[in-house]
Amino acid sequence: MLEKRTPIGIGEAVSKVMKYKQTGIVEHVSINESYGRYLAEELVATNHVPPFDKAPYDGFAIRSIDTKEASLSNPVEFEVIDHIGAGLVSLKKLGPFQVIRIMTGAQMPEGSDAVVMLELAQTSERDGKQYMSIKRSYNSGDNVSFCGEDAREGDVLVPKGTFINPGIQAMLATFGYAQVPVARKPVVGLFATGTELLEVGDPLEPGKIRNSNSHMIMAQIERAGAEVQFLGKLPDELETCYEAISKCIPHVDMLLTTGGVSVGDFDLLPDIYKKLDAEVLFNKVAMRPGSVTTVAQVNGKLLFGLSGNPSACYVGFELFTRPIIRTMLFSDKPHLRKEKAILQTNFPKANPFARFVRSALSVENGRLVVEPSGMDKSNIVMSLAGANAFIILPGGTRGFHSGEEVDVLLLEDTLGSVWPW
Ligand SMILES: Nc1nc2c(c(=O)[nH]1)N[C@H]1C(S)=C(S)[C@@H](COP(=O)(O)OP(=O)(O)OC[C@H]3O[C@@H](n4cnc5c(N)ncnc54)[C@H](O)[C@@H]3O)O[C@H]1N2
Ligand code: MOO
Ligand SMILES: [Mg+2]
Repeated sequence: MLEKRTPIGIGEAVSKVMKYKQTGIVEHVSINESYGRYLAEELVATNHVPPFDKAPYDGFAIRSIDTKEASLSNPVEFEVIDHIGAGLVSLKKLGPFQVIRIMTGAQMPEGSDAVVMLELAQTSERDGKQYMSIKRSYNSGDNVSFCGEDAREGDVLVPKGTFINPGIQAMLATFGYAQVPVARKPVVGLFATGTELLEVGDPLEPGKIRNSNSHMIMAQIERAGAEVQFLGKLPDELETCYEAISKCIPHVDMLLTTGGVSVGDFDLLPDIYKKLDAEVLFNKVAMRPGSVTTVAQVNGKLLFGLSGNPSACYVGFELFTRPIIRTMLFSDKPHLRKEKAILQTNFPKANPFARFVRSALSVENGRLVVEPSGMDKSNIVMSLAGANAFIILPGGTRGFHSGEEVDVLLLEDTLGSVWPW
């Protein structure tokens, strides 16, 4: 008799998976390799930035007190006693009516407290000495970049779990992180199952299709921040699949399979989970696509049985696997980021199950708008290319109309959301 599967809600399914989440492992990589990784520790300022008061302009470092009487009708003259560029420190201390010619980025000399831009100073030379004069007064601190104005030593600047973007690269360098503590990339093993599968380079044959899911999920795994270990494609044969899968489990942080999870005669994953003595957390979720998504665990290690249908496989990964990966990357918001957007199409049919519609999200006149990126069926490949979001149409709703606000999940975001959404 065919086994009867009872669908569980998405919230319950996510919670069951997240019970087996693991925190990440710290590893250190060279800053040259850290772009695109996730910080495993908070980023702390190891010094003030700037580390000294400095000139933000090419000009003259002055004592503002000497400029009080300067005006258009009363230019005040100063002696130029030194000349420094960025990287050099003047050994001289300013006395009354003395200035130092200073370039952008150089440390403010002792006794100076303001900078006059080159354009506002008249320069001259007499008896081998340099002079400059100005026709306005300055306040203490005028045109100075102050020590610590950008960051103070000890400030916690970026939380752990943050995606390292170009700006964070600049911070890491500023604070001397030659080696960066990043989250070790979880290793995700991947098998594609299906006797119908051809290699990408193979010509089509009757009844066969090219294995597109592997390449899709490999990219999803990398986008989520993990490392793929592609273990190959397997024919729908119990012993072959069991042998291959059981052998690989110890060597990966989690194992993904695509295909073979429904109730068909050649859907072998249910038997393989039994043979592995794995606990099936669920094998039916009240959602479309991806209702057959199955997750099992063996000795605490998660086995994601994603559907073979491409759109179902894609959605199952993003909802259930991604948060496990992001948790291992130290994120405290590991789930897809949820936002609101204005629907640009009609969904007249009622939704008995929650639907995750592969969609194109864009900004129009300052508002987020969203529309499906193609056909909304589980077996569809083409709608995935234009998808940067899912529209969520909750189960039990009667239909949605253009102009209504809907929830969307962002696929290309690095911030994420907490659970529940
Ligand atoms: N009697 C029932 N039949 C089906 C049910 C059901 O509840 N009762 N569920 C349907 C739903 S919903 C889905 S989704 C699919 C899920 O099937 P499986 O996850 O078991 O996947 P397969 O049967 O192996 O393949 C389904 C489909 O996808 C193609 N496929 C598989 N692997 C790949 C790949 N690597 N790249 C591209 N395409 C792939 C495969 O050729 C099939 O066409 O079951 C329904 N049936
Ligand atoms: O799992 Mo199926 O994708 O619900 O169509
Ligand atoms: Mg099947």
